[in-house]
Amino acid sequence: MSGTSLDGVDAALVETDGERVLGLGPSLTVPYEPGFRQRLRAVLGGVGPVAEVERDLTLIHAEVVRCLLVQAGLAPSAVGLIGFHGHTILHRPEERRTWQIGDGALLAATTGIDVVCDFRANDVAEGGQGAPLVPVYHRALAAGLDAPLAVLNLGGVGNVTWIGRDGGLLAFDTGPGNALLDDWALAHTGQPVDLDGRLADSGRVDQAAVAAFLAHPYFDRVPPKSLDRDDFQAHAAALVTGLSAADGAATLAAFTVASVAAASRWFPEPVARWLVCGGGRRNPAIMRALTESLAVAVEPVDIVGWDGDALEAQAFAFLAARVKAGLPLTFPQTTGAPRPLGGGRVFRA
Ligand SMILES: Nc1ncnc2c1ncn2[C@@H]1O[C@H](COP(=O)(O)OP(=O)(O)OP(=O)(O)O)[C@@H](O)[C@H]1O
Ligand SMILES: CC(=O)N[C@H]1[C@@H]2OC[C@@H](O2)[C@@H](O)[C@@H]1O[C@H](C)C(=O)O
Repeated sequence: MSGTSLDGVDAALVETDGERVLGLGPSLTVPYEPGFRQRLRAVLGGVGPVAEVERDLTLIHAEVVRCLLVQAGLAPSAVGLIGFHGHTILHRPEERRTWQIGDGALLAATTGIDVVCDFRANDVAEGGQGAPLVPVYHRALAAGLDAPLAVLNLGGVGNVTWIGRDGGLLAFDTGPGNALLDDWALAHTGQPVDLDGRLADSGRVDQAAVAAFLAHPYFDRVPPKSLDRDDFQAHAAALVTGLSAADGAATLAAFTVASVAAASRWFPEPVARWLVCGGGRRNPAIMRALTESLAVAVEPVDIVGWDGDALEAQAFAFLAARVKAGLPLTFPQTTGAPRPLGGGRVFRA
């Protein structure tokens, strides 16, 4: 999995039939070199040397697979499938377009393992949002936990899965996750992340900007709904331009938190607990503000034994197994699909 924050590749080993999680193996995150991150950022929107970047991205994934197998002490022949999300460079479901770069044939040939890719295309072609896809995996992991429950992912973009008592789902993107804050940190400190939320913690939230941020029509749209990495960039930039580095970071973190709080109004039933995965759970400025704002327990998923860094990578292994088993990936309540839909393309090694 290469997520919208452009931080690197996450890989994980999972034993699954696509319905149950039978075992979890090791996982690994390999950060992109700054130079490759720049090249990847430059093709967002589907412009520039996409084919070259796609090839290199695929070869980087192949190397990460190799390292994961070494770590696990497994030969390629011991692995049934690779679920290869690729990297989203464009996502406009209202135009029935979504584009994840990643060459499934090349990854299969390089690793010697069958590959499933293109998880979002069929859903979008059928009028769904094409995202989020992870909710079915959240539900599989949450079997046995008290519900209703919300699982929040704070990656580049934020997304939530509401899981009801009977396993019913509602899922959608909440708003920005860390991407705006990362871009702000890079521009103002030269570092790609506001590490441990230190910059945000040292600033003051511009409450008027937060109120103006929430006036964006996305928050009134009935879910399911999804976002591209930079859908809020112009709206947010107009509200924080001119603020100091610290106040801008504090205010952008507050945008993330306010978006999550705004999401809960769509839940069919209130939840008593939020479990948070993704890199944003490491930002204390965000986690503290979420607890204050949601007024219920907000905890990292690690507290229930899940791996909050590997979860998305695990999800694409689970989804690949679903493709192989002919099970649906998306549902009316997760992407707005017209009916439960399959998807994915398989490349044999
Ligand atoms: N110690 C930390 N302090 C602050 N922020 C952190 C820390 N560690 C990670 N992050 C944030 O988490 C981000 C990475 O999160 P993650 O790996 O979940 O994103 P992703 O998988 O790329 O995104 P998506 O879920 O949108 O696909 C970083 O870009 C950074 O903003
Ligand atoms: C189009 C796309 O790549 N969307 C990502 C992005 O990053 C977070 C959020 O927006 C989520 O909807 C999705 O990723 C996760 C893995 C998902 O599909 O569940």
